[in-house]
Amino acid sequence: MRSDGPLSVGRIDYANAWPLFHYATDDVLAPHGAHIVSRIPAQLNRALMNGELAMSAVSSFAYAYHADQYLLLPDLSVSSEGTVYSILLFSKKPLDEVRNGRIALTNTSATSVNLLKILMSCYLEGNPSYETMEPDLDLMLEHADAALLIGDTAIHASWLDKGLQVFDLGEMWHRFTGLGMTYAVVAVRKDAAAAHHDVIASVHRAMIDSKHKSLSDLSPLVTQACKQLGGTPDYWDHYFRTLKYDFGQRKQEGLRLYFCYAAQLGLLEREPEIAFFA
Ligand SMILES: C=C(O[C@@H]1C=C(C(=O)O)C=C[C@H]1O)C(=O)O
Repeated sequence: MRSDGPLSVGRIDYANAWPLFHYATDDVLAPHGAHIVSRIPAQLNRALMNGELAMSAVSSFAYAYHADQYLLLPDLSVSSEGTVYSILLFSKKPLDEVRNGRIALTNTSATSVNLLKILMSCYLEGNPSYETMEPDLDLMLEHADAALLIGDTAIHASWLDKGLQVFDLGEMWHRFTGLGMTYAVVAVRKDAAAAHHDVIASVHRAMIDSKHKSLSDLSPLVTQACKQLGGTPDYWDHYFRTLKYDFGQRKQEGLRLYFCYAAQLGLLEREPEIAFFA
């Protein structure tokens, strides 16, 4: 990890994480000694691991994989209690056939690809084959019966009429477990937490403020989403209201169960502790 210069903070470059960062910008963070690096989840997961970033919004699965080296920032997540609208399996066939068919997985995700594997094995009792690919729906469906997309790419694909069946993984997980699902958390490297405690505490406060301010008036985010990503104000208003950004007991319960299934299937070596930055 670099010890000179401002601390690098990873920001998920998808609308689902906007409320956590909309008001935690470079202008706000610079006086505290931090700056923002925007990337897609798989890239942030790697950059936090190799120390290029001191802290980052990352896939909750990536936290679990390296939990011995990370701490979580309290009260921050990207979660849903059911439908999520942006983690979608697009299928040419009914689920009953896909569960033993071929599935293409986006290479941008860590949580959702493993969530799909859990749902396919434990909920649908299937055993499909998987291939990881660039998130290009047409190309994916040339190779497979169904394709998993996440984030803005999934949203854009959901607006097209390609005659596909669309399955929402947040909704499937909720049907299976009765619980919510946490897709992203904000993790800090333990070495950074020890060396830069005050900077990290300031970034945490800025992100909590951003979350509250964003959720108390969604209109600036909705306007920006329409401009940048297309769609209607109603769509985005509903999207941001559906996602949950806290990380209370119920969210932790859902995530623990996800980790438990991931360990059972050998996707994780062991179930990690959920440990917080204080
Ligand atoms: C809600 C979403 O969750 C995202 C899913 C992730 C993953 O699958 O690894 C990582 C970060 C989250 O922001 C989404 O993709 O729309």
